[in-house]
Amino acid sequence: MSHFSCKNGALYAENTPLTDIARRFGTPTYVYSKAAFVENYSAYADACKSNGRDENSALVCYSVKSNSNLAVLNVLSRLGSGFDIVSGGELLRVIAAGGDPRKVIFSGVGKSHEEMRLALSHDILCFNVESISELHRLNEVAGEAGKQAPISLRVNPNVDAKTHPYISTGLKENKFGIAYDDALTTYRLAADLPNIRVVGIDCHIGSQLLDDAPLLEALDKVIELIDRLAEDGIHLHHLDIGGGIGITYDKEKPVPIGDYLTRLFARIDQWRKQKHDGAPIQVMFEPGRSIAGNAGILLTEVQYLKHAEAKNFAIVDAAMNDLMRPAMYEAWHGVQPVVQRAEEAKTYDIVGPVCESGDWLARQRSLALQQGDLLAIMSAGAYGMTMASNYNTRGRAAEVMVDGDRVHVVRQRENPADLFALESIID
Ligand SMILES: Cc1ncc(COP(=O)(O)O)c(C=O)c1O
Ligand SMILES: N[C@@H](CCCC[NH3+])C(=O)O
Repeated sequence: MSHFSCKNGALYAENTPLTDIARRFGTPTYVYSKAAFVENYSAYADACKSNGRDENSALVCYSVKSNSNLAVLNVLSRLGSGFDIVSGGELLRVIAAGGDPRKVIFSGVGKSHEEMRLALSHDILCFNVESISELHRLNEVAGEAGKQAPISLRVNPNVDAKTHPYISTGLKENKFGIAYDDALTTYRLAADLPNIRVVGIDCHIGSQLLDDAPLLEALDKVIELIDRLAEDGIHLHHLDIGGGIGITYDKEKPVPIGDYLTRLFARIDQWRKQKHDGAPIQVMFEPGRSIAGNAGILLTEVQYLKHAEAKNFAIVDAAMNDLMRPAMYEAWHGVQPVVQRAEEAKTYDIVGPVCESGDWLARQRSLALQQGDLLAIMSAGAYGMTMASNYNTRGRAAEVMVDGDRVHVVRQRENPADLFALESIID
């Protein structure tokens, strides 16, 4: 169910009209629905439960990079979520939001000494190691800290995720993970390192996947590796299949989470029965977009209408620095007027004030508009605010979270002075 819906010609976030939010907090503003976050997380948690899993046998580790606002992390941590992080900064966010570091897994190809030390000091659940050099560094850092670092290797199963090439991560040519064919030798190396404890295996093949077939194909390859490792006496405690399930931006029909998880658990149960006397293995997920994407919109106001020779432009007060996805991937986001107009529609490109031709949010949309109208850029809850920048010395947008008819500011709008506060002039 969408928590952003039209009632009597006006768009609401849960029970709150977006016009009220714009009036109280200004624009551009990211607006999140708490109920949507709860519902989307619960789709995973409920499917784990209905497939006979508890927290010890399945753990949802929300991918913090998709939307890392503290209020979001707090809502999810209160539901029992773990977290997939890619930086020390994200770990500190999880902790500041009340999340449990012992449910944190640390992915990413470039972990620094300092980030490793920080994560070890908080006893995180697992490091997803992406290269042999990282393994050696982690062994060294853990030794200095007097600890053993729990690790998975992120293997690259060379499966085509059939998604946008920029957000595909599981192919040979991608920088992520350890090549499938090198995984066995790398595991043997890891198992021999004194300050490393091999606990699992991880893969993540890409994002915005509509079909679960590539994920199940990756699972089969991971299972094959786990069996080979067991023959070598390396027994894994968990299997992390990554994130990647897509959402509806336009007319896409992603696989329902419950269907995907049911197929995945059935495959795992069958395998464990056949090859491991039914001994359980913990399963982890790293979903981002499927939890956050449709839980947020970007609210913006039309500054000017410009009827140029070739096109009509609606120049709005949000820009590529607020929502980078269209400029970066030519991504499509729905655009809805906050209050419907009866007048005849025209075709517009929705563009921002930034000095780049790539500064557009939507193209060729049929809308009836007037200067001062409010628009909602839909499906902007994931990879929206987290990818925002200060280009053109634009302060980043405010973020609010709606909970029924209550609205909470969960991040204040940045002032220009905030932007240069860390800068200084030389003599
Ligand atoms: C390692 C890793 N895990 C999880 C995710 C989250 O993916 P998604 O938002 O598609 O669920 C990503 C981003 O693609 C990722 O790189
Ligand atoms: N940032 C991307 C997805 C990449 C996910 C991170 N590996 C997006 O907006 O779609």
